[in-house]
Amino acid sequence: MIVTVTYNPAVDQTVQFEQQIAPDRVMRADSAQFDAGGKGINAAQLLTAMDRPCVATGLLGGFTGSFIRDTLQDDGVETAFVDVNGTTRLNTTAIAAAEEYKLNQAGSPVDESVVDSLLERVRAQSPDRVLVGGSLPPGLSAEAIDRIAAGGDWETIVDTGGDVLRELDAQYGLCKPNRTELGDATGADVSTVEGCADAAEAFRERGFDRVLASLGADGAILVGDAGRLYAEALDIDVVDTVGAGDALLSGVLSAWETGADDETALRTGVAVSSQVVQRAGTAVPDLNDIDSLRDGVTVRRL
Ligand SMILES: Nc1ncnc2c1ncn2[C@@H]1O[C@H](COP(=O)(O)OP(=O)(O)O)[C@@H](O)[C@H]1O
Ligand SMILES: O=P(O)(O)OC[C@H]1O[C@](O)(COP(=O)(O)O)[C@@H](O)[C@@H]1O
Repeated sequence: MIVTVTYNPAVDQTVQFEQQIAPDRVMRADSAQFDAGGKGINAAQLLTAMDRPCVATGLLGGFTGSFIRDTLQDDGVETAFVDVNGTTRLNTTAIAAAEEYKLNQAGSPVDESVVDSLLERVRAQSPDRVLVGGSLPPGLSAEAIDRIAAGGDWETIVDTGGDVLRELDAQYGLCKPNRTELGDATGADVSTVEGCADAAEAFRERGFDRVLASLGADGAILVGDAGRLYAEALDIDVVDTVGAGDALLSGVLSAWETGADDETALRTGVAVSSQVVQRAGTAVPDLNDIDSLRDGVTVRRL
C-alpha cells in the first residue's frame, strides 16, 4: 500500500474569467470552486478512486485544514494527518481567456519536530511505497524529505522542485519533475523530448532509480533500467493543468501497485492526467474507463 506525505497542503481555489485579467479594475469571475489540494493529497484522492490501498498524511491546520479533512472524508480517503497551529494555505488558479495563472502561497511556518511526528504516522502504516509530494513550508529543508526516505524499508517517490529537488541526498525509487523543474535541477537543454530524456537519464545518478518527467502537451517520459520510454499526450480539450502532474504520477503508481511494467504504468499515467486536465481544478474525475483510455496512449522507446 501507498502512504502519501504532503508537508504543505493547500485548498485549491479555481476561478474562471471569460475576459483577460487586467490591472486597476474589478474582475468578476464566471465560476469558482474549492478543492482539497497539495501533491500527495491529490495523489491519495486519485489512488483511492482507482481502488488502490492508500493513506494520506501530512500537516493540516486552521479552517482550510478542516476543509481538506472533510473533503477527504467525503471522498473515502483514509487519512493520518498531524495537526499544526498555522493555517493551511490557499492556492489560486485563475483561468482567463485561455491563459492560466497559478498563484501559490508559501504556507505557514512549521517546527522541524513535525518530521518526527510524520515519520511515526508513516511507520504505523507499514507501507511498500511512500510518496512525498509538493513544496515545503517555511521551517523545513530537503532533510525533511530525506528523513522520510531513509526512515523505513519502503520505496520513496518524490515530487518536488526548485532548490529542494537539487538538495535531496537519500536514495529514491522515483522523482517526477515537470519540464521546468527538470531543466532547473540539471541545467540541461530541455527544449526537445530527446534533451529531456538525456537530462532525466543524467539526473538518475543523483539518487533516483527512475525519473518520470512530465512534459505538458508533449506527454511524458519514464527513464529507468528498462530504458527510455516516451508517451505522447492525448489530443484533448484542456480546461486547466492544475493537478496534471499529480494525476500522471498517480496513474503510474496505481499501475505499479498491480505489478504492471513501466510501459503500462506510463500509459496509465497519461490516461489519468488526460482526464484531470479536462476538468477545472483538482476535483477527482471519472476514472471508470481508464483502461480503455490507456489503450489509446502510444509509447515508444527513445
Ligand atoms: N495541454 C495538454 N494536452 C494534453 N495533455 C496534457 C496537457 N497538459 C498536460 N497534459 C497531461 O498531463 C501530464 C502532466 O502535465 P504537466 O503540465 O507536465 O505536469 P505538472 O502539473 O507537474 O506541471 C502530461 O504528461 C500530459 O499527459
Ligand atoms: O506544493 P506546491 O509546489 O506549491 O504545489 C501545490 C499545488 O500543486 C498541486 O498539487 C497541483 O500540482 P500539479 O499541477 O503539479 O499536479 C495543487 O493541488 C497545489 O495547489
